[in-house]
Amino acid sequence: MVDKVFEKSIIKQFEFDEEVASVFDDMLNRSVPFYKEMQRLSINFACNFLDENDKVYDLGCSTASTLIELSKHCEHNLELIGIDNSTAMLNRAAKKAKAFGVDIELINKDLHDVNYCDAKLILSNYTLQFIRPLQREKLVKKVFDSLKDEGIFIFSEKVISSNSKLNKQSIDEYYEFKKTQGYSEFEISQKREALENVLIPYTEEENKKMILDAGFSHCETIFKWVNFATFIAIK
Ligand SMILES: C[S@@+](CC[C@H](N)C(=O)[O-])C[C@H]1O[C@@H](n2cnc3c(N)ncnc32)[C@H](O)[C@@H]1O
Ligand SMILES: O=C(O)C(=O)C[C@]1(C(=O)O)C=C[C@@H](O)C=C1
Repeated sequence: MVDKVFEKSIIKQFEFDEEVASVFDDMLNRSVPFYKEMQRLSINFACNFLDENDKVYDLGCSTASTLIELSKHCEHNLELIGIDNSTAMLNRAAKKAKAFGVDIELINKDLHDVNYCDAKLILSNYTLQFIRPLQREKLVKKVFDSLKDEGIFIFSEKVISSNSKLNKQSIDEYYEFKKTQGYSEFEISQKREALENVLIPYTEEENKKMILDAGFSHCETIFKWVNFATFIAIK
């Protein structure tokens, strides 16, 4: 289904509710520049580190697109676990996983309330940005503690520039991208308002500092388009 969620005036802040979940794959593909390229790159990097029966978590898995793609492209059998606190998203994730014949354990919980263990890879694309800053560092530390030695954390985030002039230009560039995806200026402004103080982006440097402060030995950017970045961190 086509994303028309913000064609009407907003009556609440952005939520991953039934209306959003019903159009989410379209929303993501049209709202995150090079989403498919990012997903494929993340999977290619992940597959280089994975072995038979490794455990993989996706934090904020939404409709499980990434775990399904990982399963299709990785030569090894993997233990796949998707976590999300949106029932609407997980309902669709369960249907998609069944349709693709992919065995995924789906956990409907807040990311803070799950005990992750013995993971070789943890994914989290465009999710940390929705976690309150004070909780975010705590969650990343939990990710670090949950990974096996030399485990991998691959995550993607919307990012801001520390230079206000460049940040303004990045935002303008992003909204021009959205227009190329068929969103009207009204939809763009309504979504911006809905996301105010719900999606809280860090700079690229702040993300990397958060990762290194959690104990990771290495973190680098493997993909970036203006104000969206994908990072890989090694325990
Ligand atoms: C932008 S979507 C992630 C997209 C997904 N990773 C992908 O690449 O298709 C953010 C997801 O994180 C989930 N989420 C946000 N905060 C959460 C929390 N505290 N606990 C669990 N899930 C959360 C939302 O329900 C939503 O499905
Ligand atoms: O920042 C925006 O305007 C977006 O639409 C980005 C974003 C995201 O990065 O998660 C916001 C909400 C949806 O999950 C899809 C895309």
